[in-house]
Amino acid sequence: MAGEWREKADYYIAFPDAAVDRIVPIQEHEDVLKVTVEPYFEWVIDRSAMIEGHRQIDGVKYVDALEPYIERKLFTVNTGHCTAAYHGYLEGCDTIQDVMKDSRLKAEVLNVLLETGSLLTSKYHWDEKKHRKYINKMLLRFTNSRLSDDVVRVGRSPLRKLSLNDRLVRPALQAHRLGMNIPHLTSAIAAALLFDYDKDEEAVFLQNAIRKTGIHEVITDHMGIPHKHAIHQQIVDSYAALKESYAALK
Ligand SMILES: NC(=O)C1=CN([C@@H]2O[C@H](COP(=O)(O)OP(=O)(O)OC[C@H]3O[C@@H](n4cnc5c(N)ncnc54)[C@H](O)[C@@H]3O)[C@@H](O)[C@H]2O)C=CC1
Ligand SMILES: O=P(O)(O)OC[C@H]1O[C@](O)(CO)[C@@H](O)[C@@H]1O
Repeated sequence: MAGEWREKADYYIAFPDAAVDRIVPIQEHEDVLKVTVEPYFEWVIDRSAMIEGHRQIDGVKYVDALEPYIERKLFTVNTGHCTAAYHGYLEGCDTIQDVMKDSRLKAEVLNVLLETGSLLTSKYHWDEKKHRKYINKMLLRFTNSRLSDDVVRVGRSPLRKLSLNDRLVRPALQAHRLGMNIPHLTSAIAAALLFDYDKDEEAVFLQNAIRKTGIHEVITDHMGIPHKHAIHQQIVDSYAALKESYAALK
């Protein structure tokens, strides 16, 4: 961009980081512009990167520190949602709403969120009761029977979801570093490693990698958790247990 345009762009345009939270399932309507969404939404923007004197957008929360909002959302909404998807997939559920109707699976999701909740409340010194209310609200969103959300959509791209900085491994490593036990998070990671949906390119790649190089290599190379790290073996054990218990269903 040259000259006058560049100056205008510098004056009028900014690219602040933001956290966006609203569940949008795959849908087909006659009117292609129609989108059905849940009533809940959260849009948080890093104020420091906004242009001075900017117009406030209704419904946006402007904050000085975005990281706690990002981690609250990523470790609760995203971690919980994909836990429901991966365990639900193994159990043969089609939708997240079906998963949440199964009391054992719902408890698994809650237990994961209690683990990430302990991490978040201890890391950011948040009020535990208030965070528990947030967890309950997120569980209600997954249960919303007016939306139908496929487990294979929510579980899509397992390699990305299993990467070091994403919703599963990042809270697991942080919680472990703080000395917390995380059996449900490691079980969710193991369930993700068993996601073998053949229409998802990353799931196909992941399953091929496990077949070719073995589970240890995948955890080391794709997830960045070295062999000697304590949670590496926990994931392997959980993977073996889940694989065995679901073998009969395959
Ligand atoms: N669906 C949801 O509930 C939420 C989604 N998001 C984020 O919003 C983004 C979009 O999500 P969805 O609409 O659910 O995904 P989607 O898979 O339904 O739509 C993505 C669209 O992007 C197109 N696309 C992919 N790569 C492209 C490329 N290189 N150039 C141009 N177009 C490309 C695809 O063809 C597809 O039409 C993702 O980053 C997702 O993480 C965030 C919050 C909620
Ligand atoms: O699955 P992706 O591609 O990470 O997209 C963001 C995800 O965040 C959610 O809003 C909550 O988990 C999902 O609806 C959506 O799938």
